Amino acid sequence: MLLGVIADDFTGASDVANTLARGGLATMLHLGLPRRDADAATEAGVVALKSRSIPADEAVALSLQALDWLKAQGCRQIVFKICSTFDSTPEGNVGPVSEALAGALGAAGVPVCPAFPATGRTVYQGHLFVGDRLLSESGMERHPLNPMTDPDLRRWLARQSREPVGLVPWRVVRSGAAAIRDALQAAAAAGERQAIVDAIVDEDLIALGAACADAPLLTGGSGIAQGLPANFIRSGLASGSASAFRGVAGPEAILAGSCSKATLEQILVHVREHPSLAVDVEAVLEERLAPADLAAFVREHEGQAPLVFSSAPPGQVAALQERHGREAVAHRLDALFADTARLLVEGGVTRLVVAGGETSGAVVSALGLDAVAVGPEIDPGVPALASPDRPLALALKSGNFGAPDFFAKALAVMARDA
Ligand SMILES: Nc1ncnc2c1ncn2[C@@H]1O[C@H](COP(=O)(O)OP(=O)(O)OP(=O)(O)O)[C@@H](O)[C@H]1O
Ligand SMILES: O=C(O)[C@@H](O)C(=O)CO
Repeated sequence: MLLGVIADDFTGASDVANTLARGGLATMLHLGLPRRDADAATEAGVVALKSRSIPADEAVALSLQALDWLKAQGCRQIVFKICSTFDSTPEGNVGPVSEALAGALGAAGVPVCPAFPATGRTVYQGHLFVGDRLLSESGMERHPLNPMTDPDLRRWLARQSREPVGLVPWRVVRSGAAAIRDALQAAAAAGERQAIVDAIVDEDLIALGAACADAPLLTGGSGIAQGLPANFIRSGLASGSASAFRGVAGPEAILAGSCSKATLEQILVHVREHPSLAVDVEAVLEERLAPADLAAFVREHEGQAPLVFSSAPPGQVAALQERHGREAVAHRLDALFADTARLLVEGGVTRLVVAGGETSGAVVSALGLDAVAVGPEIDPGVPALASPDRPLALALKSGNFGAPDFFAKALAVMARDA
């Protein structure tokens, strides 16, 4: 294994795995801390953790365990994958984990950049934009777990970090790889353990990747990995051939627990032409609706791309949370989807689309999968995934990713060349 990634959530892990596979590395996505060595053919390994919104010391401990495993697999370079909207609180976890990894690897002047231009996330003068809005006016300032109230990433990261944080401005980035490398070295010499790097377009990220061919650590969104595969292919270390993904045909299901804007629109589009079940959340909480009911609905509509969703608009979600408690509702719904997915796969479903990071984490953990191979991209940031051991394909969609027709498209891409 050449390149190792530690990702702070499951859909984010799938996002960066997509970037590396598209770049030509044979990529495996490890779902949780791996229990055994990677396959010898793997060139890039992504370890998916659920460390974004847990206490910082726990996130550090988990990430250092993932680092040990990746180093034992022979990785020469590590990426710490965070969210493209920099989801974190003043306590962390981006700064604490990034600094701990840098300490363990002896890295300084570590580039930190969440930019992902294909999904509208850009960084200029150290400030993060989502489309044409500053992060703090994008809706992220109301995020339930990680409200992003400050778009100045240098300031936000410095609050979470022990050591000074620098900035490599776009003026330098647009001058190319050599200028970026010099700026990161200067940051390291000035005692800056981490430096925010501006990036507005893909070319900026590719130049950053070229500048970081020998860097032990990079921290960022999936965009930061865009230029890295080429370094390994150019030097002859990686073959540039694709991963072991094989498409899968067969019974299918779509499970959506994400209440994000993009998911709500995808549901609206899908329900027009496909059988769909809107989960009555009150009925779930009162145990009048169970996983077996959801699985039965899917079975009745096999072959017609059935969708089961709990997703609801913000007002409805807030009312439910007020009545029953945020944690209680989320916990019950995550468990509902996890148990439903297990029943579906036991009952023969071989293509499963899941919308939402928490929901995906719950589903994948319930399925007991160790690792999946990364296949073709469905939409920016979301690849088709397939188990190497059994006929099972997955798509794990981050809440805000994907075009309006994502669900039907995902099922088609998963079956490609099956
Ligand atoms: N109708 C609902 N009311 C309240 N909570 C809900 C409802 N439907 C789903 N949830 C919960 O909301 C959470 C949605 O989080 P999830 O991470 O799955 O989606 P997301 O936030 O859109 O995605 P991402 O984290 O990838 O951006 C889950 O824990 C889910 O159980
Ligand atoms: O970077 C992103 O926005 C996603 O990969 C993600 O992390 C979603 O949780």
